[in-house]
Amino acid sequence: MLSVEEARTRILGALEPVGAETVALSEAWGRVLAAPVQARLTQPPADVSAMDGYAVRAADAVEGTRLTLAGTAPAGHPFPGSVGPGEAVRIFTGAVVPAGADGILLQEDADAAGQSVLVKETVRAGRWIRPAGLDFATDETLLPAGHRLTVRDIGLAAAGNHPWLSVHRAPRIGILATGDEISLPGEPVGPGGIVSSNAHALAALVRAAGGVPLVLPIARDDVDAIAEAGRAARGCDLLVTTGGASVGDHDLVQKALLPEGFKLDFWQIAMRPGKPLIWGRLGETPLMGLPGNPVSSLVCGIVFLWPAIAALGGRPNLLPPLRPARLAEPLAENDKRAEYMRARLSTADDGMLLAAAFPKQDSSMLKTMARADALLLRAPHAPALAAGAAVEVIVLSELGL
Ligand SMILES: Nc1nc2c(c(=O)[nH]1)N[C@H]1C(S)=C(S)[C@@H](COP(=O)(O)OP(=O)(O)OC[C@H]3O[C@@H](n4cnc5c(N)ncnc54)[C@H](O)[C@@H]3O)O[C@H]1N2
Ligand code: MOO
Repeated sequence: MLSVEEARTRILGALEPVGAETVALSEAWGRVLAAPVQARLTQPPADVSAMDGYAVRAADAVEGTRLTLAGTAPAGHPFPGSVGPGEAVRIFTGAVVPAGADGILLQEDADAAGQSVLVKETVRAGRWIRPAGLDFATDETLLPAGHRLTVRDIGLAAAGNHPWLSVHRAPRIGILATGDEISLPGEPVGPGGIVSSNAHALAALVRAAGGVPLVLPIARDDVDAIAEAGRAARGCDLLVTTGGASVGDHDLVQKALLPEGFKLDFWQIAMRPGKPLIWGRLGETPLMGLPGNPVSSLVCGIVFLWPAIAALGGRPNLLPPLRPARLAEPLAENDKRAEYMRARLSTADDGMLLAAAFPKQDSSMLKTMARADALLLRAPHAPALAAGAAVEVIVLSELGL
């Protein structure tokens, strides 16, 4: 069986970023840049005042001196003249510093009466002046391609004078839940039935990763129904199935899709939960077949689908980050499959993360998945560990999950 790392390398190696589109800045939050953002102007465009006060020649603005008011410079209305010896120009925050001035006398440090300004605090040259280009200069790269835009980046792109940005189209991820026993939340649940939680959880994960989920109607355990759904999903950038991935007589995903042109790359990996993972291509469309067990489908969603959506969306080789932690409780030795254990996190006195795995790790138990803060990684054949041992975790909130 393939290792998690090999499986992920093969998945990511098969994916190309989707194309670009132009969006208004107001729609760009959370999108991934398809081209770098370069400053279209210099900011600030000239030396400007950082305070309300008086633009002065520092050499003249010595405590106790009286200066003569020569004019006013509000923001957006530069003073046309220059500040001569013994003169001051009234200035406001953000206004261009007039020629001749090299310092700002704070309003609080001055007594103004008519045309006379008494200096109550000596001004230092350069004080309270923001030099031209302090923040950035024309043509400077403000944001690189492949970067997912944060709230802060939107402000920076706007300041760089960009009303539109070129971003990758959000990858369209088809989600197909299969199974005779599953029904939608709110529908009648048949005998021995179960509500389909997988499609909903995966759709939310797709959104968190920056994709657009296209949830297909549930396909029954029937080759024709699954084949039909497969045909309907051809326009997706990636098709995700859940259920029917294992070895049972009713696990039909591969069987149903083979006549539709499905080409398998690999099936089954050394991972728990998530052993029956399927990866291949349905015609042109990459296909990821996730196990039906709800926790297995979500854990595989985190380990494989999340980076796959990142790669499709223009962020190649982005993996869920691993953080160091210490075990809060001992752990038994692991078998031959890498394990991703649901765990609670707390913080030790020294600031280090402490991870405590839930005692029951059955892959049907969604409540522990919802209450987990992290997935605790165990390598294949990892030895038993005492409390305090070093481990690695995926912190779920870091992924927005
Ligand atoms: N003899 C073996 N049996 C199983 C093996 C194996 O290697 N040999 N693998 C086990 C593992 S590990 C997993 S994981 C499961 C995965 O099986 P499938 O992908 O074929 O999933 P199903 O059999 O269709 O369903 C499993 C389980 O999940 C429930 N389910 C299915 N879809 C949904 C959904 N949309 N929402 C919520 N729950 C869902 C389903 O009712 C079953 O309870 O196979 C093991 N068996
Ligand atoms: O891998 Mo299954 O996903 O152990 O439940």
